[in-house]
Amino acid sequence: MASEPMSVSDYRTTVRTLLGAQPSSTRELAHCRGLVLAEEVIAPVSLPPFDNSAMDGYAVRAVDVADANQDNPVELPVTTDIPAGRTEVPPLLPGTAHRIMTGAPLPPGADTVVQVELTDGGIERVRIDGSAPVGKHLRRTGEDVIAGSKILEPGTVLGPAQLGLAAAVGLRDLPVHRPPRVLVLSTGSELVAPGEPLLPGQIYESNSVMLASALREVGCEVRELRFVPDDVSAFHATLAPELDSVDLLVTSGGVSAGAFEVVKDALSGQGVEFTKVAVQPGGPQGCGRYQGVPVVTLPGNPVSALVSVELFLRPAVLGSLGHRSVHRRQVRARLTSALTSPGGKEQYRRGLYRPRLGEVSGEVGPSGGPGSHLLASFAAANCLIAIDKETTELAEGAEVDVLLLD
Ligand SMILES: Nc1nc2c(c(=O)[nH]1)N[C@H]1C(S)=C(S)[C@@H](COP(=O)(O)OP(=O)(O)OC[C@H]3O[C@@H](n4cnc5c(N)ncnc54)[C@H](O)[C@@H]3O)O[C@H]1N2
Ligand code: MOO
Repeated sequence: MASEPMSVSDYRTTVRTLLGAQPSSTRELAHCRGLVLAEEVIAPVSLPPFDNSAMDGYAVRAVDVADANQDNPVELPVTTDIPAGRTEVPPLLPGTAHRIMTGAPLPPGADTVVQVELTDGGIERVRIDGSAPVGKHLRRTGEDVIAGSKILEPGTVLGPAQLGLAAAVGLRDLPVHRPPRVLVLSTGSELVAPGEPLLPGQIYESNSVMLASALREVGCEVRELRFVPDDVSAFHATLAPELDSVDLLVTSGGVSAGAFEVVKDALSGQGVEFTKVAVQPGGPQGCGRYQGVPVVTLPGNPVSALVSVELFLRPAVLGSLGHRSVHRRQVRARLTSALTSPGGKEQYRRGLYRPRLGEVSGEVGPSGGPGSHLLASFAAANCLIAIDKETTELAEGAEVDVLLLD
């Protein structure tokens, strides 16, 4: 007798557990964008590393310019220029000024900067038309980061600001979770490469580019092998040389109840369990380890395959890469038209969500029907409408959960 189908949530946990955690390795900053930090980062230097000027102007002592104003300017001799990058800076003597540029080190003895706009811009002597309190236009050592402090937490997704910060404290590389190397293998003797002529009974192969891009979007390094025929020995022969160099094998097709289910036939009893999940689309699933390599076998129907990635693979990959947030943003929305669902299984309808200005929930309508072959209406959708397994009918205006895909 057939066993009870598994719940979406249990199967999601099964796939997540299978993938485990990607090992960490150090990568140059230029190759870290979008990756997740595997360890905390401690700042080797302070930021700023030295007291410096925030303005182009004159470094002075505040007491020397305390009474300066337009009617009563103060004139000081200029001893030297301090451009940004000057490493040896002579001290400032009382009653003198150093011409200083933005980012240049503050000379010892100076305690403030008068911006050039408040002066005549003099080179040998400068006329100062305004006062500046102690600390004006100064950027103090460690104001941003103190050497030895933690600047980035493990689990941080590395974007422009985080990479800039790592470079600013002098780091060349960072410890990150290594992207998984994924082999996407699409099976089916009916499949033909896009661009080639089609014979009756053949269709264009579309799952590999679709699945590979979905997996690349979440940070996988993907290689595709298309057109593996519905033949078990051809399947094994294709796979054998690949297994050493992959962290995850994702197949499409050949997992349901037909007479020629190549993936099921090749991997059953070899560490891969084939399961029914109480969901539509995406019911027939399989996962496990084949010769030590994690395997996730997706159903061949294009919509089923992509919805399966959304529900199971995407969160598992993001989790294995150390992301703290692994789920799509979920919102509540009102249905713009009535919907039915088979009941007994969760249903994920492709939908079009429109936020409503100034309101917490937006509105959503189905994009096409529930069929697992309806790829065009998926391509026109921006969300999945989640319908629980108890619900069979939803009236127009009913509130539903919506997973936003963009
Ligand atoms: N008797 C039953 N038949 C089916 C059941 C069932 O429970 N009992 N489940 C149905 C469901 S639900 C799904 S989903 C599919 C899954 O089938 P398979 O994973 O075995 O996939 P295939 O039969 O190989 O293909 C299904 C469909 O998708 C097309 N396909 C496959 N690969 C690609 C590709 N790379 N690019 C484009 N299109 C592809 C294929 O031509 C078929 O039309 O099984 C149902 N049947
Ligand atoms: O479960 Mo299938 O994925 O409905 O087409």
